[in-house]
Amino acid sequence: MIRQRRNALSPVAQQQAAQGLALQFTQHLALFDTPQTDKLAMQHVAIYLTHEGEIDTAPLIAALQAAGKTLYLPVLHPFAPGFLIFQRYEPNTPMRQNRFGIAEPMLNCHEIKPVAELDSIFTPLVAFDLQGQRLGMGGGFYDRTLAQLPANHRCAIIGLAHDCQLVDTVPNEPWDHPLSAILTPSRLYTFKR
Ligand SMILES: Nc1nc2c(c(=O)[nH]1)N(C=O)[C@@H](CNc1ccc(C(=O)N[C@@H](CCC(=O)O)C(=O)O)cc1)CN2
Ligand SMILES: Nc1ncnc2c1ncn2[C@@H]1O[C@H](COP(=O)(O)OP(=O)(O)OP(=O)(O)O)[C@@H](O)[C@H]1O
Repeated sequence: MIRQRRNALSPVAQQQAAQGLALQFTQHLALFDTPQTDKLAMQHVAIYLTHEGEIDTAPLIAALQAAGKTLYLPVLHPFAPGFLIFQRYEPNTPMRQNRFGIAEPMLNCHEIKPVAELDSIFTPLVAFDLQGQRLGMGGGFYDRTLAQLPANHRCAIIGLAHDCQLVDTVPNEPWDHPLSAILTPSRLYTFKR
């Protein structure tokens, strides 16, 4: 239902949402950038390329690049099914399509970033609630990959969504990884962890 709602957004609404998302990020840049006062401080940042009706991350990626962040994209793990690898993403990175039709960097072991060394990970999601729980596409890719973080990790997990993806409660499973924050075109929700 939420995927249909998301797909029903007009191209203009999609474009405005994407610009709004980047603007929200820029407005909260000080929060994202101040290591002493917060847990969202970031230099090494995993982002993702948009699939289906997901909010378009292109303007946010431009804002992250303008802010001097080092970016990584998820690559479907070639040997460990259900896991993601994060690999450096630059304007000239050679890309290929994965089996879902999403562009990903061509695997290059010199460009891989261990998940525990990332400062923040922006995650896609289908639905979110105000407890900071996310529902994904059902592959468990992010949950499995985030489960590799050590218990005392300082990595901020930030969901990205259209405002229309907010629901009362997301069904909660024991393996679900709670989010540090959720950024939408209208606001930043933060959660105490
Ligand atoms: N943009 C984006 N990238 C991402 C994710 C995501 O949700 N969004 N993922 C987050 O985990 C991983 C890929 N996981 C995905 C899981 C399912 C489908 C999908 O379209 N499933 C179809 C069924 C296709 C099939 O089974 O062959 C569907 O549900 O309609 C796409 C990506 C890594 N990269
Ligand atoms: N840490 C984990 N270890 C092993 N299996 C896991 C783990 N996390 C999730 N799974 C498996 O992945 C499956 C899908 O999980 P779930 O429906 O929560 O995915 P999702 O969060 O919607 O997807 P995604 O993270 O890819 O966006 C579940 O059936 C679960 O068994």
